[in-house]
Amino acid sequence: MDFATWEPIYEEILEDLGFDREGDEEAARLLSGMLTGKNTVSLSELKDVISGKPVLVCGNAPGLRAELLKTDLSAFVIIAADGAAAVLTAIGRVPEVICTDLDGNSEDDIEKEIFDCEQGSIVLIHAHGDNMDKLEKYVPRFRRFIATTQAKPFDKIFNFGGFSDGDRCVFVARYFEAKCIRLTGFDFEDPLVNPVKKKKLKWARKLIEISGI
Ligand SMILES: Nc1ncnc2c1ncn2[C@@H]1O[C@H](COP(=O)(O)OP(=O)(O)OP(=O)(O)O)[C@@H](O)[C@H]1O
Ligand SMILES: Nc1nc2c(c(=O)[nH]1)N=C(CO)CN2
Ligand SMILES: [Mg+2]
Repeated sequence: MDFATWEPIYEEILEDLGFDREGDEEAARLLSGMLTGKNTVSLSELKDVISGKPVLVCGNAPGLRAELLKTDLSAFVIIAADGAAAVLTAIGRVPEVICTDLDGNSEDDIEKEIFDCEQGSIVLIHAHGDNMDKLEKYVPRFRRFIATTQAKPFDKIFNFGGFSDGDRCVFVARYFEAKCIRLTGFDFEDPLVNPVKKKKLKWARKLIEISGI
């Protein structure tokens, strides 16, 4: 999705969730300042991984593990949303791509993402107004990654569309022309989530509908 199409949706999300755009922009500048040229992956490398392939996008709903165990994972390129990467790693599958804002369920989830990056996963690290501490702490430990923002993209800070980790995975799969996209580990009606997460899941559902999969 281009930024002109994304911007009004983004403004509506900020309003609904009470987040501010200046914080997102500051975080994007912080992440941009951490790019060295050596620690970035090119978009063509990411495209080679996704283009023309069947993609399985993994959200981190509680049922993810059970769903994965019933799926022939070898048939897919896997794009994992943040904490979903740890669930995949625990069953022995390193996801090809991870979208993360580095605020999954636990520090251990982030350690698994760093491990997956060492194993060759392409990690898309997302900057927003509420993860600057995580960016400062963990970004230096990722060998190679792609930097993203939900605000206006610039230089090597990209915006492929989407807001939370799960729906951004879907937008990445669409942007890089996956052959088809299947979702697993998404439960938009999960009663166990807190009110903010409930709103994020409402937006995730809406955004995934908009993405046209
Ligand atoms: N029931 C669910 N509980 C949690 N995540 C879900 C659920 N259903 C779908 N997802 C998707 O899985 C993604 C990864 O979830 P996870 O909780 O690991 O990351 P998160 O960083 O805490 O999520 P967020 O930052 O979006 O709150 C979410 O962004 C969401 O889109
Ligand atoms: N400012 C801000 N932006 C976000 C936040 C958040 O908590 N704050 N959480 C997200 C979920 O992945 C995505 N974007
Ligand atoms: Mg997250």
